[in-house]
Amino acid sequence: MPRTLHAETVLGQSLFQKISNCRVLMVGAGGIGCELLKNLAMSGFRQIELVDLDTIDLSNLNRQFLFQKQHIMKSKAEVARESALKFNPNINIIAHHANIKSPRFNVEWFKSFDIVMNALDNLDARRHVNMMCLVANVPLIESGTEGYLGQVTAIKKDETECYDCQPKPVRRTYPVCTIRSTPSQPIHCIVWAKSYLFSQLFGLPEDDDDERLEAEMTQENVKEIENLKKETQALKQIREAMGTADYPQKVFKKVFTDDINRLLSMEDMWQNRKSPVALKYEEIEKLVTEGNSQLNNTEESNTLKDQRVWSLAENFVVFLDSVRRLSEKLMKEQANNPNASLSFDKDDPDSLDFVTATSNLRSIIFDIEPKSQFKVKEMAGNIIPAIATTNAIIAGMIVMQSFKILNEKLNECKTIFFDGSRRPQIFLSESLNPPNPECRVCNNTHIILKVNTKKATLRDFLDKVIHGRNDDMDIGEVIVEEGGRIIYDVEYDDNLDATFEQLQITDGKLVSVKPDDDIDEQNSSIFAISHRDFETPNTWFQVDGEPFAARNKISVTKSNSFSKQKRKLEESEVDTFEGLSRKRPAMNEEILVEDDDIIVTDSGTQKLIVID
Ligand SMILES: Nc1ncnc2c1ncn2[C@@H]1O[C@H](COP(=O)(O)OP(=O)(O)OP(=O)(O)O)[C@@H](O)[C@H]1O
Ligand SMILES: [Zn+2]
Repeated sequence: MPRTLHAETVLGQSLFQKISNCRVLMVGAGGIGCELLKNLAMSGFRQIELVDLDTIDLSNLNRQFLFQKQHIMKSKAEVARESALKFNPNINIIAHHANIKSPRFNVEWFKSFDIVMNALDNLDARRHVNMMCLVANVPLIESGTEGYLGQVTAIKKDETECYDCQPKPVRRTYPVCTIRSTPSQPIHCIVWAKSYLFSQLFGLPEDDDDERLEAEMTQENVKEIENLKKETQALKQIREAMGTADYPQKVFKKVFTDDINRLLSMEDMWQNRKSPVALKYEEIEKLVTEGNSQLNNTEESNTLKDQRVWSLAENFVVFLDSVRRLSEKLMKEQANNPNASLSFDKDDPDSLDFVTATSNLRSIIFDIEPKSQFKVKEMAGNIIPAIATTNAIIAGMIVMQSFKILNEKLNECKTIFFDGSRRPQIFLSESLNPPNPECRVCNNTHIILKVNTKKATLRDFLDKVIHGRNDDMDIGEVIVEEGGRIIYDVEYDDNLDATFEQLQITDGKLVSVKPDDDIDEQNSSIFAISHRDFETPNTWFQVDGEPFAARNKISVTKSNSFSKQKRKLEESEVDTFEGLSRKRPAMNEEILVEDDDIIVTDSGTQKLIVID
């Protein structure tokens, strides 16, 4: 009995045939990807390409079931392929151990697929695939999970919202004065330890804290900001003692005694708040010599050390020791490279010891509950435990959506929100929305530019492709950009005689051209570069599309068969993860800290400053 008989019977001959002929691209072979590849192999897909840049880690094995212990350090894409072929050896899977952003995955390669499925974990790669699918005009199924929460949606050029149609969430922010002077929650102390003290002691020396502080200045906090600047300067001087025996002690006394006493002298600050209590080095040292630290107790397993909250004496010992270890590490690196610096890594034991002990000592000063190292790791590393079942359910949903697309019933696709913790209603769905007329990504004109990148210059491109068109539309001055760099604008014409190749605009790259007067950035043309050695002499370009077509549109509002009415959500239901808008109940604040960088903002000025 053929393996696919069951799927064939359930899906019917017609759909099963479409599935067999469908060329599918899967991006990401992690938590969702492993489940998805198994589903594809079992439901009759026969032509699958998959891309993943990573290798298998021990921590993947609890949920990425295509991988086993003997596969650690091997390519995820290749091992996923081998394991999936065991489910169904009669299919064709091509695995690429590579970054999907690599130029070899150009628009023409994307065009060769009938459907693209994302199983990614980051905004940048998702945005890239979204853009490539828009340019190639291939339907994309987007997905994401976070703990018990999951989401799937379908994207099709000109018919639905694209990945970038809805604004992406900004990361959680904290006012600088809360972090530096008046913390009231464990996370404030963790952010201070990880993003401020760690980088001041071990980060780049030129890392300019003053600039950030100035950006946060308001009439009310002028004095405090000036004080904080002085505080940072004094710390910089202490840093010069790095490597000496009493360096850890000097740092301790500076940040846990002197700076706290300085804060205490600002009496106004503590009128309506509990005032901090400075730590006294000698007193705690005495506690340690009296044996108040369990940390050297060899009978206690590492796991227990991780999970219980350390005493004051224990945090003290770990603080001093981790400053010493990190200093040694930095100085060793600086011996080879004077510009070397360290950055916080939750998986580095020295960094994690430092952040745990530092944040706990600060918590004790401000009468905030200290946390175990396990919890600090979770909060500092923004870790939300992945749940295998959520990934499996979402991977199933992706395949269900693909059936609708293959049956040419895109209008039956939905955005599906899954919340495994909200029983009994674990699924919510919403009709797909039409493209957002304000979206800067999908409202652009997408064009494939076949070009002899070795011969054609930027001047040729501007003369022939941008200005030399026969549509009576003078586009005027333009700005040309590639990968975030400006290649040309009216005041920067140095590159005019350089070839595409010299400008590193090669096969697979995306070039954006926008009219100089286009303040809203809604009329850009995105050119996907495809190198060609044309046979006809002096032919260097072939343009597949009409540049600036969006300019000619009378109305940007598109009509289609999708519902334009979004169900209005309760405020507490709306939240976001990795850029997908979603509904869910309000979550614990600690979990909401997003991304490794913490942004500090002054709510009064709305300026955002990354202080990581
Ligand atoms: N630009 C990219 N190109 C190719 N693959 C990518 C790219 N960005 C991310 N990925 C892959 O997407 C997958 C996402 O899977 P998942 O979210 O389960 O992450 P993970 O790294 O396996 O797990 P965790 O982050 O929890 O350790 C990963 O395997 C990752 O390598
Ligand atoms: Zn869009």
